[in-house]
Amino acid sequence: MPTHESTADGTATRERTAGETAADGEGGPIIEAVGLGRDFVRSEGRFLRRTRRTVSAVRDVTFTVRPGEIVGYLGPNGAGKSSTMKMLTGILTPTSGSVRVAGMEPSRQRTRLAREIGVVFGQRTTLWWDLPLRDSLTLTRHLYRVPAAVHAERLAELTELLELGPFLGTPVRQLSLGQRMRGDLTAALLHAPRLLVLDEPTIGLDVVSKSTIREFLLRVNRERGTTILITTHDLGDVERLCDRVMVIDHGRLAFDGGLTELRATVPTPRVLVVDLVAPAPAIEVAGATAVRVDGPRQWLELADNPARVIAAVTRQHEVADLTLREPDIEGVVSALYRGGRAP
Ligand SMILES: Nc1ncnc2c1ncn2[C@@H]1O[C@H](COP(=O)(O)OP(=O)(O)OP(=O)(O)O)[C@@H](O)[C@H]1O
Repeated sequence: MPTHESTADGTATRERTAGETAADGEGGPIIEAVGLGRDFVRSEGRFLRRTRRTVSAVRDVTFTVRPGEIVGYLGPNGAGKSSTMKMLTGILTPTSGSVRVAGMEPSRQRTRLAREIGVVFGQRTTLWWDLPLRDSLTLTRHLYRVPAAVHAERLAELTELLELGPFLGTPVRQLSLGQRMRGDLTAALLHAPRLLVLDEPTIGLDVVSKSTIREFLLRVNRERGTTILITTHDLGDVERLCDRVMVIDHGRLAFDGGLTELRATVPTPRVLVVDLVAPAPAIEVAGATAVRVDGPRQWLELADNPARVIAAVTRQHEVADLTLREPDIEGVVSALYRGGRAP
């Protein structure tokens, strides 16, 4: 028996058919990957010496994403992020394991799945290059068969949130990168998908545009309950947005957990920044190593309790100011990439 259900904003209904499971947003995971793998066969060499080599872009990756989560999918270049995203959205078929998204098998139910997910690739646009942004957004209404009144209401809301008004009439080719990205996000959300898959959505943007997009995504997640899976090399995105990160390296999942856990996985020392009243040689105290000296300012990597180190420093030196810096996520992630697989 097909069942009816509402979309996130309760404005449309649809039928669930055979092939979709119940584990698609009603308490179950919205993404479920089990032993997922993808190999590519590459031809190498020339003419008669041509050989075929199999490259495993993704190997035995298992994870679930629950509705309402914002998950960062990180990894160095060539780690397998895009290949995974392509399998989740049905562009690529897995060569091993399985994946279900919103209860569907992406490569076999791609058209149907498209109604449940929104996809944005930072380096490409889904908008029509020569058309004014408004016309592109109207065309997506027809693609997803969104009723005109519902579409108009959503477009008005997104136009306000993303401040699209001044350039709705501008051809997409004339938009700045930040404006185009706001247009792409609108196009991806007009059909009120339950899952938003973002591949580098802030690439090349200035700090203000990045911040606008991050705050917007947080709002979409909070207010509509939209699940977000995001790949990014910008760790500012991760710190601002993600409850959880997955790190992929050489095709394998190297880490899956919260940011605090990620910091603990790769021990990166905290740093005490000491401003002395006057320049001095590197400070020598037990439990800390001076790693940088710049005039009166020194950076001490802590191996011991900061309170003990601070007490020792203030006993030996005249201190103008002290700041304790937690390891930034950038340092942690690059240590994780350098060190290969996490425990
Ligand atoms: N169509 C393809 N044919 C052959 N090899 C491929 C193909 N697509 C990806 N690969 C290989 O699979 C591996 C993973 O690539 P993928 O694009 O998934 O990495 P990525 O993590 O997205 O990298 P980046 O951060 O640079 O975008 C790489 O070694 C890549 O060369």
